[in-house]
Amino acid sequence: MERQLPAGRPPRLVSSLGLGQRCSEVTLDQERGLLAWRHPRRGGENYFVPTSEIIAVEESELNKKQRNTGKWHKLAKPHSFTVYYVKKARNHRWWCRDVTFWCVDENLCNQWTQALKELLEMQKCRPKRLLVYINPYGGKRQGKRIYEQKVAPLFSLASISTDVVITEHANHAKDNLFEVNINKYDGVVCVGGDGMFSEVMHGLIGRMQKDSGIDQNNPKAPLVQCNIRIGIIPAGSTDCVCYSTVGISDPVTSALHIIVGDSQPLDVSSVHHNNTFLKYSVSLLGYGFYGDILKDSEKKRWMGPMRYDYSGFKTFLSHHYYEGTISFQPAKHTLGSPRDKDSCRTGCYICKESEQQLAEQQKKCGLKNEEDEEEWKVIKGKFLAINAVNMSCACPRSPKGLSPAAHLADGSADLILVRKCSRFDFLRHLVRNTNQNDQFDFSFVDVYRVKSFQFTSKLSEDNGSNVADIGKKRFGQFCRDHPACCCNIADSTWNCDGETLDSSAIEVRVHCQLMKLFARGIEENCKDEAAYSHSSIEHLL
Ligand SMILES: Nc1ncnc2c1ncn2[C@@H]1O[C@H](COP(=O)(O)OP(=O)(O)OP(=O)(O)O)[C@@H](O)[C@H]1O
Ligand SMILES: CCCCCCCCCCCCC/C=C/[C@@H](O)[C@H](CO)NC(=O)CCCCC
Ligand SMILES: [Ca+2]
Repeated sequence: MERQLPAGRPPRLVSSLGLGQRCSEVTLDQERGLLAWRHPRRGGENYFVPTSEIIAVEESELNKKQRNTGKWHKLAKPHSFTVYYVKKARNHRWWCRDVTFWCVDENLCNQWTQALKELLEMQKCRPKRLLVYINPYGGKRQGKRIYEQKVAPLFSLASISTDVVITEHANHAKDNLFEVNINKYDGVVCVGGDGMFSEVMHGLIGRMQKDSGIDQNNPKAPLVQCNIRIGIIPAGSTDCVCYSTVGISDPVTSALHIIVGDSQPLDVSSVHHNNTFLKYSVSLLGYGFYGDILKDSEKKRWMGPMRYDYSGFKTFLSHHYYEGTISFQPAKHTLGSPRDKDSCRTGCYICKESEQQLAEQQKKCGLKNEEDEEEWKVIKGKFLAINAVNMSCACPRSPKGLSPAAHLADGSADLILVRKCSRFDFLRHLVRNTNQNDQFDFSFVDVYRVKSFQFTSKLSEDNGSNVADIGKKRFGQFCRDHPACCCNIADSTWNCDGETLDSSAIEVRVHCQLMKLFARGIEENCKDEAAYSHSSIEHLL
């Protein structure tokens, strides 16, 4: 990208600067925004750092060891500056690294620091002021320590000022977001798991609708996009949203994505029952297997992240299936399909296409909703699991996710129907969620890409409208006449991003790119990055 440089600024700075005890040719391509140097040792390794991935630049002092051993110690007092930058390691992990350059000429040193600082000032997407919510009880209860030890020092290095709230109860962050002066901030950060992220998302989206006079209870209401970005510092039990949008759940990596001002739009599903708003979902809406795991695991919160393994095993053994009707509208607008071999990656063209379509639709209709006459498909059956995912739902337990080809921002969800089958077959499907094999390649598994869906359990159909109460009363009553048949006269529970819903009959609509995260999606693997670096250096040198 060509940059607009201040008048009189040369497009490129090239100097021979001290690095350790030797000299290195250091280049700053100010037009392209690239800092490059060759390490005088380490086999003359070349370093290329885009200025968009520089965290900070500081005038510095050489440490004692450097001062006493350098050949220049006989010379005049050296001047030095330190560049803190993003170092990309394996598995999408980012580190903060630093390099200190020195020279004897004070003016040259100032010229370098000033040029680098000006380039940083030009990064307009970087946040300057953040509102941080920490859940001290999420995951292994390490949220506060993780923030103080790993994240706060990086924010301070990057000159980001913060207001920090340590939550005292569930919904503290959500309620607070309805009251604060949100315009003061360039973003909101949550330290915790998917539940904590969900709270912050509900606070921000809810606040946005309230301020715009939109009634969230109307399932057809066109929702107003939320432009204030959310950053997730993972400190929960599953951390699925962080893992699926960054490629790793690591607090330092996420802090660095926030600092460099990344932006990743995200689809959000709204969930309603009888014209009443229930919740928003970004990762998993799961009925049957994942609903039952959640319901059981909530009683075992004291076990921490292990609760999911315990309840997962128990739920698998119980092997309950549920009867119901699912109707959905296929997502015809998207270019992809759930059986694609390619996954959503940084700069994904399928998500970009959806973004363009959204912009055109907003230009045409403004805030009005387009009449949606598209066909509905109806499927009745007996299901072990109904999973609707807005993103892959990759997490450490399932590194490629429940739907590996799902997109973060294409305006659709993948609806996965696992029909009644034997325990052994279900286990084969579950195991494939954790390895490289295709989890959809079974006769009892169907997957559809949808833009909206509705579900009613057989129980709620049989009992008319007052389903929730009946379902609640009868939960846990299983077929006593046939103990081995696993049929279930009660409803399951919907797992909505790790929280239970009170109603089994729901109506769901995907809102394309309703919100944004401080992330950039999962980057292609390092081999491609190396190729990119080498081609850019060819241009530079
Ligand atoms: N101070 C608090 N005390 C009790 N509960 C809280 C507090 N702050 C937040 N919560 C609630 O705790 C719930 C779970 O938190 P969180 O998502 O951080 O951890 P987790 O459930 O272990 O992880 P995951 O959601 O990734 O499985 C959230 O739904 C949030 O509403
Ligand atoms: C015999 C045991 C079989 C084990 C099956 C392994 C397959 C693992 C797939 C994991 C998919 C996670 C999807 C993400 C859901 C999150 O929105 C939610 C909130 O954090 N987490 C859970 O509901 C927690 C869900 C945890 C499930 C184990
Ligand atoms: Ca999607």
